[in-house]
Amino acid sequence: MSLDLLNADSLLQSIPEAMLVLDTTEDRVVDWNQSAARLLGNGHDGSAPLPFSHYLGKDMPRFVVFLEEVDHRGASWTRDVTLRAGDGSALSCELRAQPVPGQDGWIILALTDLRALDQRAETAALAETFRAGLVNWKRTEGFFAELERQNQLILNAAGEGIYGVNAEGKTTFVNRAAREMLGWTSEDLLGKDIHSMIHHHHLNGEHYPSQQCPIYRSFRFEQVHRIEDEVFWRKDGKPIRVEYVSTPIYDQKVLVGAVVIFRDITERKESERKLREAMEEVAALRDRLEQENAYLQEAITSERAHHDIIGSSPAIRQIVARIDLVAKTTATVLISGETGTGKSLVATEIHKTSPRARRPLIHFKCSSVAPEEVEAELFGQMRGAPNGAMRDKPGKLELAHGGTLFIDDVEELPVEIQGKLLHALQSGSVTRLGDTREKPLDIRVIAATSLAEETVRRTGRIREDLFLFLNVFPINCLPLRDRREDIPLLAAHLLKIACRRLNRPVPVITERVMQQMQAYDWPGNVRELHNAMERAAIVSQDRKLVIELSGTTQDAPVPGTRFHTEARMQEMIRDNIIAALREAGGRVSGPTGAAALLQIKPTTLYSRIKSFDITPLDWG
Ligand SMILES: Nc1ncnc2c1ncn2[C@@H]1O[C@H](COP(=O)(O)OP(=O)(O)OP(=O)(O)O)[C@@H](O)[C@H]1O
Repeated sequence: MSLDLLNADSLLQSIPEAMLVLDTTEDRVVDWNQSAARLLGNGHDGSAPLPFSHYLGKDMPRFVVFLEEVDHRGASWTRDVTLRAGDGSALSCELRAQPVPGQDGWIILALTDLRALDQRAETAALAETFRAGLVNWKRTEGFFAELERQNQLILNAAGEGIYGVNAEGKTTFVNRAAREMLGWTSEDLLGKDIHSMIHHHHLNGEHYPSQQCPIYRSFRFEQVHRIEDEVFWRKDGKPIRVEYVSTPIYDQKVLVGAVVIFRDITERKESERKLREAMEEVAALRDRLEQENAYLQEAITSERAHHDIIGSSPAIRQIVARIDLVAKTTATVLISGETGTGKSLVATEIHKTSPRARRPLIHFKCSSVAPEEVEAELFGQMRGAPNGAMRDKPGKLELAHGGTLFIDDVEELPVEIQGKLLHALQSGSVTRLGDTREKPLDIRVIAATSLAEETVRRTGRIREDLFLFLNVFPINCLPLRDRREDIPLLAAHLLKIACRRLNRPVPVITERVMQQMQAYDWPGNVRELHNAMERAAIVSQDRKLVIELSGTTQDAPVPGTRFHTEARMQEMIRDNIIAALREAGGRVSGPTGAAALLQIKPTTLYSRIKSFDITPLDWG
């Protein structure tokens, strides 16, 4: 028995669960193991057990019920009995019991501390969670490692320099391109204040405080900064010109730093600088060329001025001097002189040597335009205007905008149109017939009249206000008979031009012919001399100049016939009108006009000019 018990006791001690052998009839703990002693005996091993009722306290009745159940069933368990530890504290336990065979009233009782059981369950759950978490975490860690590896590959493959800084301005990564461009290694830069390493000075040597640095501002003020031209400093102390974008970066909506993507633009800036220098050089050369050109133009122009206006008389020299004087200004010029004395030539020379030379010179010969058409010709017209115009057409005033308007034979202008013209010139604007919109005008005006000032005032052919407006700078062209000394030069010059045009040898002007010419009065002035030389170039044989100072050759009928065909007659009428217009310098009306030469009414001549479609190109 004792051996059995001893064996039983050692067995009992080896069980980790709290176990007791109770003699229920004696309320005695026969034996307990160390776990039970620890649980019930206030945690002290080796203390002697108390009567079991002591551990039951108020729950004795429940324990009795439990014992009955054990007795009845042969084994049972309960969690309804609360035990008391040696120090009086309540113990929540599960009790399991079964009778000890052969020992009446003895039971073997196992106690499971439910609190400890709960704690173990919790620990187990935690361990489970932890184990699961660890697996997840490992997976996540792998994911991030892979991501970073891939990012590193991408970052290192990028051609742009890329580096990251944390919120303290310390470098967190630098890609390959950045390392190569800057010459710094990752070890040099990682964890260091990058501004003080690569961005500390401006190119001009000025210190660059970090608080002004746009990269720092990116993560301090959450701004994206794009900078076109700054410098980063290489490890070897050399600057590289860079453009960069600095972007704040966030982790879970928290600003953690900035990423900077930059490009080396040193070469581009150098090329730009070279290009700029080249452009400046080109611009300087162009300016110089323009100046030289202007100078040469001026030289050529003045040469030409002296070249085109032939004559050595004081009158001609004075005209040239006055042209030089007035050309540079915008003053209105009134040129007077008989027909053919060179008024148009003077007007052309003034325009050619004026600052407006590159803009048009519009020649409006009042005596060549039918009075009823003058207004539309001068001011322009809109389609369907009162005169039944078929299309919009700018007037001569508009065409001369920016340039010069030469109003030739101004005395031939109808008086009411003179008023309208004066208004347009004074107001600096023009309105087309049939239109309401005014167009601004910037024109220089040169006018010409074949009337002397005294005749103008006496006859009133030019309104006084218009005359005053035009007569700012008068130039008078003397008739050829009052400067006969110019005849030899002019005759030689005009003959040479005519022969060149007709491709004929230049005939010699004999002393006798020259005397004849100088004695002649030249009522048609230089134009008449010009026409005489043209004819002489045609008729002169044997290289001796033959001159016909009046009259023209008549067209003979076809030999063998006493009449002309209708077509030939029409041709002859047309040629005759052209010849008269040439003789009259294009003037139709007036005492020296072609109508007077042909002894027909100007209105008849106007309508014939129209029907024969004669233009200044025909007689010019
Ligand atoms: N001094 C001159 N030197 C060279 N040619 C001249 C000179 N004067 C006039 N001419 C020439 O004589 C011709 C008539 O000159 P221009 O047409 O200028 O005279 P105008 O006074 O305007 O005549 P009109 O009053 O009839 O219109 C032109 O061919 C012109 O080149």
